[in-house]
Amino acid sequence: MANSAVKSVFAPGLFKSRVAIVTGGGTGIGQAISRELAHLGCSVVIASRKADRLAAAAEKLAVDCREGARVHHTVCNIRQEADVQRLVSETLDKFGRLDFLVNNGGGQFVCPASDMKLKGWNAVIETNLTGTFLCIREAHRQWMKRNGGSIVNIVMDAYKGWPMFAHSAAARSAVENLSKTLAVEWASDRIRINCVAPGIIYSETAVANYGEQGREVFLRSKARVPARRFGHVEEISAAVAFLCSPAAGYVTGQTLYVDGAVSLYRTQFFDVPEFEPAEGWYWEESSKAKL
Ligand SMILES: CCCCCCCCC/C=C/C(=O)SCCNC(=O)CCNC(=O)[C@H](O)C(C)(C)COP(=O)(O)OP(=O)(O)OC[C@H]1O[C@@H](n2cnc3c(N)ncnc32)[C@H](O)[C@@H]1OP(=O)(O)O
Ligand SMILES: NC(=O)C1=CN([C@@H]2O[C@H](COP(=O)(O)OP(=O)(O)OC[C@H]3O[C@@H](n4cnc5c(N)ncnc54)[C@H](OP(=O)(O)O)[C@@H]3O)[C@@H](O)[C@H]2O)C=CC1
Repeated sequence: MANSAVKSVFAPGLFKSRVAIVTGGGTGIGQAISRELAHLGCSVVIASRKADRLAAAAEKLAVDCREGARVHHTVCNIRQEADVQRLVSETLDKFGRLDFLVNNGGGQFVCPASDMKLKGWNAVIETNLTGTFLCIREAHRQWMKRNGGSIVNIVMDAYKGWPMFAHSAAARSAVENLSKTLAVEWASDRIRINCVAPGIIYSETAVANYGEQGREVFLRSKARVPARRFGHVEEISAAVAFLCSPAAGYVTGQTLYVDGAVSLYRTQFFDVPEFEPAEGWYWEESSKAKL
């Protein structure tokens, strides 16, 4: 068996005998999260729409498993309620428990808001918001209500909005708000729920999602990141591992930005075009801005 390349800063066996679902666990950020959890002893169920990618990732993940961890992969479109119900029941049948739910599956396309078709808007809202809700609800109904657990939602840097990503920014902000609500509503069920907001994280699949412009857009955006580099998928998985760990036992309802400070800097990718500004409101000519 080949050696695992996973290096974690967390203690070996930290998640021994634990079980996680990671949606979108076959690619990019989700794959790194799955690998680090497995490396720390957690059995992992990876779930998304494309069976071939899942199978390849599961094979790779098997190499990363430590401390008795096992991997299972299953096709699930998180937009489909029945798929999500089956994902959770299959996890329980297979591994007998569910400690962590990582809602990582999601995405969007670049589009000015006024050009967006309803179908495209709905696709992104149903994936990022409704799909996340369905996974959370099923995890709660089928296991966490009685047994507690930790939920981590991967969102995005929507702090200042995100021009050209109106659908996704709205959905991710809604997920953050949902997380705050459930942190309180389900505190007595011993469930913690937090979000991780990645900045611009490099992965082959993330770049490929934006087609021919993907590479160029990623490269152009680097100058707008105070850290002057892209994030690595491992920097997101470490944040997720922390939030799942007992060390985060008092952290709930929060969003951890892992973004090289981009959320505090300039709005990514978008410059306001030149235009004739509005007159504005003033009482008399003398107070009108002269500069
Ligand atoms: C400037 C900022 C740079 C920013 C670039 C840099 C970004 C850095 C930060 C990175 C953030 C990331 O999240 S990177 C991770 C990216 N990964 C992903 O997004 C993977 C998952 N994404 C997807 O599966 C898709 O994008 C998603 C739309 C969500 C679901 O697609 P589906 O095919 O399943 O959806 P369907 O139900 O078939 O509906 C598709 C409809 O969506 C609309 N649609 C889909 N693609 C479209 C497109 N390119 N332009 C217009 N409209 C589109 C059309 O109306 C489609 O219908 P028709 O009209 O009938 O065709
Ligand atoms: N990379 C970045 O810079 C950033 C990423 N994010 C978010 O992080 C998450 C991971 O992205 P990243 O790894 O970069 O990109 P990827 O494109 O590699 O990951 C997206 C994953 O989501 C899965 N997915 C998409 N739609 C569904 C669905 N309906 N049901 C189940 N699974 C689905 C995909 O699998 P499949 O196609 O098989 O369904 C894929 O594995 C996404 O939510 C993304 O939007 C947020 C901010 C920045």
